[in-house]
Amino acid sequence: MSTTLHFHKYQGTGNDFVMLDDRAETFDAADHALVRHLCDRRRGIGADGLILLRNHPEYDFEMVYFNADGHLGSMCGNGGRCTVAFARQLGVIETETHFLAADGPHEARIDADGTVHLRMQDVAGQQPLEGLGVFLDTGSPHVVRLQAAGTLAELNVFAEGRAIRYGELFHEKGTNINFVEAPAAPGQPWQVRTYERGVEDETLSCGTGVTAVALAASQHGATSPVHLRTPGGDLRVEFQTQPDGSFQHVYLIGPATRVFEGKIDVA
Ligand SMILES: N[C@H](CCC[C@H](N)C(=O)O)C(=O)O
Repeated sequence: MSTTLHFHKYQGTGNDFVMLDDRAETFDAADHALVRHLCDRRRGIGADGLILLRNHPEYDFEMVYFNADGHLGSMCGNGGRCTVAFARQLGVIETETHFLAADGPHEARIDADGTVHLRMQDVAGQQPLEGLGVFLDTGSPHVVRLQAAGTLAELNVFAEGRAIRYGELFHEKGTNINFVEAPAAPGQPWQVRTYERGVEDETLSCGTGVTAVALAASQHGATSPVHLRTPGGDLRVEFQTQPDGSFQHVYLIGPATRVFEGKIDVA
């Protein structure tokens, strides 16, 4: 028997998501094949990930995030902003919220122009990775690798990212990898391209990734707020550095846009 699923499509700086209002909890979160199908750009709707908005007794809502490979992911920053915008569209929240995601509670607020300020979890310091860069966990695991000036545009992010993601350091759990170019002049943004685990490709933007880049950039003299440019658009990250090298009051700030809604037949 085939059924019809009502969905919304959102994107945040080009990182795109199928959003489902699952307050009635009718979606089977263990159905990896269905999630994969809905995210398939040829046979399904097409997205980097899928998000369920569910009720939660202690929060305004719960965000359940899956990568395009059909498996539950860790935190998704762009998806988090989109879920906040979706919650407002549904009338679940107004302009401020407290919600639950895979890595714990988050606060967020939406400006009049639609910009979403999403508070991320506090971040423990960064770990150096010999010859590779640094590692940070911003709700999802991220390698940050600094590139020489003028080399980012031509970099083969798919091949280089894949080699690190499946390399001996990370192959079991994998990681996301952010390739970064420092600003050429003061006032210009840090440029970032990201290979995403779970999508297993370069995406146009990664929110937890640019958060990791901003925090790592603070070791190279960047101060909050840090402006970042991804192939999909610009984001801003604010934070406070603690004396022990950890980071608190971390905010990911940027757009979250509803693109369309529709119905899809599923087996
Ligand atoms: N695109 C997401 C990151 C998803 C993390 C995911 N790729 C994983 O490692 O589970 C973001 O905007 O933060």
